[in-house]
Amino acid sequence: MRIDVVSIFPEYLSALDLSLIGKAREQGLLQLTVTDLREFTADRHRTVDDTPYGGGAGMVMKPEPWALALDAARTRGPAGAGAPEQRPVLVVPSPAGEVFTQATARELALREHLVFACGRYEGIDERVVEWSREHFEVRPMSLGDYVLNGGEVAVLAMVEAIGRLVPGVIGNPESLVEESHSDGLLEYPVYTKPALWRDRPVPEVLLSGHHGRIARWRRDRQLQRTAARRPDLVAALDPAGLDRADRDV
Ligand SMILES: Nc1nc2cc(Br)ccc2s1
Repeated sequence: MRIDVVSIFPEYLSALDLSLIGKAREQGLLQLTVTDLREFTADRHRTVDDTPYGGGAGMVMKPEPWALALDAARTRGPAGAGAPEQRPVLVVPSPAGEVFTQATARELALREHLVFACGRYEGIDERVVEWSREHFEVRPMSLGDYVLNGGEVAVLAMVEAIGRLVPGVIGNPESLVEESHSDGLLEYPVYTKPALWRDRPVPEVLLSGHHGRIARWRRDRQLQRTAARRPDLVAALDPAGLDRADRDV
């Protein structure tokens, strides 16, 4: 998978040099490039913003630097190399976007080329989104109903959520199976040594070695936790995925 990120604060994305994603880049599992939008300006002040038409507070990001930066990113990727398979996906972090979920991460982890456009100020001139549709699948994307100062933090979260699903990035793919949202439920609580810690014991069943009982206990905890913290996820569950014991929780 190829990932391109465009930002006026490229150093914000240096966290992607570390840990799992950094290692995947070294191994060639992910090709990731971060580009400074200001490289695509033409004036001596390297201007990327201007006042909004129609008035209002703040500044809007100018369209031309973005068009040049996105064209450069597109032609850097597999599609740009003449491979007609897939159009690259342009992810535009925005409070006005679709909500990014684990299902979105799974979907985007299957794509060949992702380009992330980190907006700042009051956002990017809307004509960039319209212009981009010719060569990209454009996906305005939100992490939730709150406003950040820019798209960089959202991109860090999305690249990690997507990158870890790319085959080979996580050492043990088994660990992807029972994590939160992998089956529509929140994950069960986990424990490790010591068995007794500050007068708090580990639940007895986890020490029993009885795998059937342990699996049932974990599933019950998932259902209870999800019902308590995320009733919206319970409402969205497919009843066909619940067995009789699930319904008794
Ligand atoms: N939740 C989010 N807030 C913002 C703000 C800006 Br400015 C750019 C992108 C995003 S995504």
